[in-house]
Amino acid sequence: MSHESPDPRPEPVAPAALVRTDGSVTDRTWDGHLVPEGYSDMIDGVRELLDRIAAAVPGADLVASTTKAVAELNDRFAEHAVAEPDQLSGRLITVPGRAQLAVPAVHIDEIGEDGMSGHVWFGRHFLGSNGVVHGGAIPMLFDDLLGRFAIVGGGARSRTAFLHVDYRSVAPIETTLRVTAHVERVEGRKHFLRGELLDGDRLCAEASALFLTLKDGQQ
Ligand SMILES: CCCCCCCCCCCCCC(=O)SCCNC(=O)CCNC(=O)[C@H](O)C(C)(C)COP(=O)(O)OP(=O)(O)OC[C@H]1O[C@@H](n2cnc3c(N)ncnc32)[C@H](O)[C@@H]1OP(=O)(O)O
Repeated sequence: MSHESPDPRPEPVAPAALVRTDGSVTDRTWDGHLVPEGYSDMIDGVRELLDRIAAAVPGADLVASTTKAVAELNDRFAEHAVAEPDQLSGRLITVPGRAQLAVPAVHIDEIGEDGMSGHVWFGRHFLGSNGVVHGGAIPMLFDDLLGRFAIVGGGARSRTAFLHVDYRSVAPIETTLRVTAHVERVEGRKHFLRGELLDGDRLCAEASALFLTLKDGQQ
């Protein structure tokens, strides 16, 4: 019996923020490191692999060949390890999810001084159970999105002091969900932000967070 299921994975889209205002496309991290051609496609491919692995029951042949291929890739990547300030993962502000594989890939649709909106699609990698996004993946989404916005808005490094998430209704996987973030208020170093995750008009989760701009020399 064949189990042909439609592949709901959306086509990759170039994020709006990838294009600078002068129309050129950035290929560097925010602090100037050159990004190799195709890096973002590689990250997309690895994200898809995580979803495929989560969704599959592979045969012994595929398990063996994957184990071998992954071991070879681990060795090759180990040869290219760099210190944290030089790494690319997590530092590509223009790439959905910053090329940080733990973070779901948010595509920014609109961004302004006080808020942003975008969309996100959680694959099988982020499954909790019963077709619903893992409860831990949602704070990860908000921490990254709000934290990034605290930095974009404030222009300086900041850290999460608190992140409160209310789960209002289930967030389905393999569905395009809307996500918003906005600055509620700023009091000195303190940035109060709020975010929402929606399935259509249905509120799935909302977050309120405090980020503190770091003082000079603060880790
Ligand atoms: C272009 C570049 C773009 C880059 C984009 C990158 C995107 C990356 C996105 C990734 C993002 C990921 C981000 C991450 O995941 S960051 C990782 C997770 N967060 C942490 O590890 C933070 C750990 N905590 C700390 O380091 C310190 O406690 C901090 C730095 C937060 C504050 O210690 P600090 O010594 O600095 O401050 P203070 O204690 O004097 O307090 C100062 C004020 O704040 C108020 N306060 C403090 N805590 C709380 C609280 N819990 N609730 C309510 N209020 C609180 C406090 O009452 C006081 O108020 P006031 O008396 O002044 O009124």
